[in-house]
Amino acid sequence: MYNLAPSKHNKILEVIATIAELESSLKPLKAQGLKIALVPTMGALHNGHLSLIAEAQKQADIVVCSIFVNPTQFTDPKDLEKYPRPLEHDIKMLTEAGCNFVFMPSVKEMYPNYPTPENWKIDLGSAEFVLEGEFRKGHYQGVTQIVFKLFDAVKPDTAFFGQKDFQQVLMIKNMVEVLDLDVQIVTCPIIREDDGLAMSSRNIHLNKADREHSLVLSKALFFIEENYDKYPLAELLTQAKQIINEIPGVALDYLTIADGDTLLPLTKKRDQNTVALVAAKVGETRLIDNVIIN
Ligand SMILES: Nc1ncnc2c1ncn2[C@@H]1O[C@H](COP(=O)(O)OP(=O)(O)OP(=O)(O)O)[C@@H](O)[C@H]1O
Ligand SMILES: CC(C)(CO)[C@@H](O)C(=O)[O-]
Ligand code: BAL
Repeated sequence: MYNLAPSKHNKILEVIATIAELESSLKPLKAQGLKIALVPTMGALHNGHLSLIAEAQKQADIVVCSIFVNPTQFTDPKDLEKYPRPLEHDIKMLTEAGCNFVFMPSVKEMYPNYPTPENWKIDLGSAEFVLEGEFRKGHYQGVTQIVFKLFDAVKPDTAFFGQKDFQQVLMIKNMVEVLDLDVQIVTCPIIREDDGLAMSSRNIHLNKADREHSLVLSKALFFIEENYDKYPLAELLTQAKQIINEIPGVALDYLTIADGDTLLPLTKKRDQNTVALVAAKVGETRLIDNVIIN
């Protein structure tokens, strides 16, 4: 049934809801020596997600996409409640993309005792507590908890994540190292709308005015990128923050030029491992974005 050309073989997506079913479907494929890729998502799929699927298809034989809105990583109950869940649309997109499996478990499947919290606390390093970790306390424990469970269920050779969630990739790589997991983490570039806005499932919440205002995030990041050699660090940040603060309805959480590993603000310019990251509320919707400077 399967051959070694992933995007060419079975076009019919298999929808799986339980870990047991997933394990029994993947077992014979693994026994044939086929390489398994996992693309974890929370659904409401867009071209950013599809770019991860496409890269996974290039690098592996079988692609499993998971769709699970993970409650333990949400720090705002309203955000969880209104998170988009267009399941039919997602299944259509994955079918058209030639994805092999979609794993869509229930909350009970992933957390049998939910809402009683499970024991999960790992050392993700000090970068856990800055930026997103500061504004969404406990977020990365929730992210790593579910990603660990997904790794355990799928046992993929490789797993694909987007650079849009820069800090998330760092945290997942730290988890892989700390727990000595046998999975390769691949980071894929940010896919943007034509006008620069980073694609994101939450963009769906933006009304017309918010959508226009949201452009200021990528605009500020591109300003930093383009003028990195021109101005001192403090001046770059002041000007980029001004670009954002001029726009009504945009409330900045942070804008920083940071070390790509510690995520601490640079005190001096250098020519490697530098990333500019931003988070802001646009209307009622919180968005993040980043640009790797060098
Ligand atoms: N624009 C994008 N380009 C590349 N990868 C992306 C993009 N948007 C999301 N991803 C990646 O897709 C994976 C699943 O993300 P997720 O389902 O949370 O979507 P999302 O668009 O980031 O949604 P949101 O941030 O609103 O929760 C993550 O690894 C994420 O980094
Ligand atoms: C990695 C992830 C699927 C874990 O829930 C989520 O944080 C996301 O979609 O980026
Ligand atoms: N894309 C990151 C998942 C989250 O914001 O919870």
